[in-house]
Amino acid sequence: MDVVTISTKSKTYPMYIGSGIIDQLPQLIKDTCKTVSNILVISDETVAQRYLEQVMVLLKTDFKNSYSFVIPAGEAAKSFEMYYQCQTFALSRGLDRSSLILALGGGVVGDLAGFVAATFMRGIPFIQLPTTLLAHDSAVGGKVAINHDLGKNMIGAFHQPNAVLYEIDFMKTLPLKELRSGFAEVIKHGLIGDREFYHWLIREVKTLSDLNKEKLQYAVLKGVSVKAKVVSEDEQEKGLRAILNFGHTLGHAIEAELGYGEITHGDAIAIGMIYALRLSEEIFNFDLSSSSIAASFKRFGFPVTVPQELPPEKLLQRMKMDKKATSGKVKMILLKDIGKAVIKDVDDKQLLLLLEKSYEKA
Ligand SMILES: NC(=O)c1ccc[n+]([C@@H]2O[C@H](COP(=O)([O-])OP(=O)(O)OC[C@H]3O[C@@H](n4cnc5c(N)ncnc54)[C@H](O)[C@@H]3O)[C@@H](O)[C@H]2O)c1
Ligand SMILES: O=C(O)C(=O)C[C@@H](O)[C@H](O)[C@H](O)COP(=O)(O)O
Ligand SMILES: [Zn+2]
Repeated sequence: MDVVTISTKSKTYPMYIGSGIIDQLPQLIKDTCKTVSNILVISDETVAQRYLEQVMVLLKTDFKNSYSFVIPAGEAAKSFEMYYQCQTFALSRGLDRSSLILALGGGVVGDLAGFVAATFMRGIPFIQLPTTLLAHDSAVGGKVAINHDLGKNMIGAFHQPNAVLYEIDFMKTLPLKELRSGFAEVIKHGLIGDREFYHWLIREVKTLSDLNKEKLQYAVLKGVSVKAKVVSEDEQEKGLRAILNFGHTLGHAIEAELGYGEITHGDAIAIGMIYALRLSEEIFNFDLSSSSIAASFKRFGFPVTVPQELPPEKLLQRMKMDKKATSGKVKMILLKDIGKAVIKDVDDKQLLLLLEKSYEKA
């Protein structure tokens, strides 16, 4: 088992990563939460079908007042409607300020349940139980949110979990498409903050099926380590933390413009990362091998060009509403080298020109 300590201004908490560790959940709750009056497990229907009973059985002995609420699977559930339903369930079951929420699922469950926890009676503790590869990213760092039609994660908070318990065995049932989505964030962590790890990925993971249990655990550990370092320096994205948004300015615009759930988060940011790499080459007059990186993305099955049906002007409009933008001025995360990300204001004209070229086959 690997243990990563996440230290932020507001909270320091442990993340346990390993195979066959879910049984440690009751002890982890006792170790990281004070008095727990009752527990609400929030999960989605696909994850619940596979793992909810196992979790509820684990809670039965020590936490008699444990309830579960199951949301539909998929991005569309990060909505006002589901948020309201979770809050209503919590209130109707008598949750109080000593209650605990467990988020059992991927990034959708984690973001939604975390936002419910952040706002229920002005904030109660929660623990992340990630079940997707992508959630190595979403379960750490305390960004919790729901979507708005006008933009991804627009309504949210910073609310750190009390702990993260990452049961690697849960990923056995993850569909390939979802593994790929999570792998995009793994690659992102290498590209922005750990050159050696990025090269390890390229060397050791030729196809997604190379991600056996050991490599998966190593990739999660290295990815999380990059994120933990950034978040410990800048919990609330006053500056540095924005580098974790590499690929997201365009990626989020694509997700929102296509309609939430039409493309996975990872596929969308893969397109966004290739775009940001090309922009970096243009702006810094540097060769970052964006073409060979795009070719390797394609081998994993990632899309690398913008979907034809999305007009560039609409995407630019969405990018101007990105949370990093100030007065409509777009801030992009660019690379000066592999492993070295920077934050830069970029003119609309340059963004649009490159967008127009991003529909071509890469
Ligand atoms: N808060 C953050 O810092 C942060 C970071 C990255 C991404 N995100 C957010 O995370 C979300 C994406 O997360 P995701 O990719 O985990 O999506 P997800 O939670 O929708 O999970 C993807 C799909 O896989 C299914 N699934 C989950 N675990 C499974 C398992 N073990 N076996 C079989 N099926 C399983 C789910 O039911 C769902 O259909 C996006 O909303 C994104 O914005 C947040
Ligand atoms: O933790 C962060 O900070 C990130 O930017 C991680 C991203 O991978 C993640 O998708 C996050 O939800 C994006 O945040 P947002 O502030 O751009 O909505
Ligand atoms: Zn992301």
